[in-house]
Amino acid sequence: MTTPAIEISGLQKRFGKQVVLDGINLSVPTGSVFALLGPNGAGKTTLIHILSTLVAPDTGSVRVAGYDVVAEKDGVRRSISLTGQFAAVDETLTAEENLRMMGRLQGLSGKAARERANELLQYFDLVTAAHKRVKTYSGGMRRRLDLAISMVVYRPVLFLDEPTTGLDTHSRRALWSNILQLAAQGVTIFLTTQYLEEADQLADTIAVITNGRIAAQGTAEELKSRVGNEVVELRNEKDEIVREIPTDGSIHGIRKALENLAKTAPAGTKVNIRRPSLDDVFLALTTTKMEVSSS
Ligand SMILES: Nc1ncnc2c1ncn2[C@@H]1O[C@H](COP(=O)(O)OP(=O)(O)OP(=O)(O)O)[C@@H](O)[C@H]1O
Repeated sequence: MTTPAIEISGLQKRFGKQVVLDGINLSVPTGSVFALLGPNGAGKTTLIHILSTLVAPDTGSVRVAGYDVVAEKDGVRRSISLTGQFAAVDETLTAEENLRMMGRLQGLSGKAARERANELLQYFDLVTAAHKRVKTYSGGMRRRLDLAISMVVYRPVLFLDEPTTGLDTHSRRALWSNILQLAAQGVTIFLTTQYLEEADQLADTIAVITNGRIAAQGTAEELKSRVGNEVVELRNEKDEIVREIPTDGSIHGIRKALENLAKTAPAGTKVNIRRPSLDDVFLALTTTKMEVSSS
């Protein structure tokens, strides 16, 4: 069996009196895409910072690419790339110059850095803008460049902290396709996101973190099945969703939900029956709006 790319056991982290990570256990197989979802302040960035050796854990064992994040920091750093919410590029340079500079900083010869820059410009669809200053780029182009910079030297594990925050749908999808291509090449990808569709589209495994604990973990389908089957959705006269009731998907279950509602719902209430989404999972785990079945 190959060693998991990321292995976390019993991880705890406090800032002062605040417990930010409270007994995290996770294992991410090599070459897979793992998405960490959670509300603001849940501890996602702190976890990425621990995995990338920027912050030390208090207790527990954390290994990345087989290296311990405390005792073998250099091994971890040689194995990872970290792309943050804010692109770490020099705006006054062009994309080609940024990539070449990063290659040189990481020890490539001038010729090798130039060749790698050209490969990445093609790969990330930045050839036509290669010689324009980055400050003239759109958000999507900057994110693609950020991702390209993180791949100048091959690293087996890539951390993406909210990689598509603020991007329009088109740019987001373009970046998803790049991320999936990197995964297909065997790169392990650990990403945090606020977009549930992003996790649904990209991730082999999703974990939901709340209050520093992993509240649920599994494939998108596994998580969806935990909130039941068909959801009965009630809309008011303004077509706003006023209630969502998970059911077991059977005729009996749905009829029972509808019978109960028929007695109490105001006139004009409309009903829609739909499959659960990842949003339902997220809401169920992070609020009390829907109940998660314990199975
Ligand atoms: N260096 C620090 N010192 C003190 N408290 C911190 C520090 N870093 C993070 N925190 C606190 O830890 C908690 C978790 O923060 P973290 O940034 O990890 O959450 P997050 O899930 O990434 O949230 P967001 O989605 O808002 O970025 C927050 O309450 C935050 O204020």
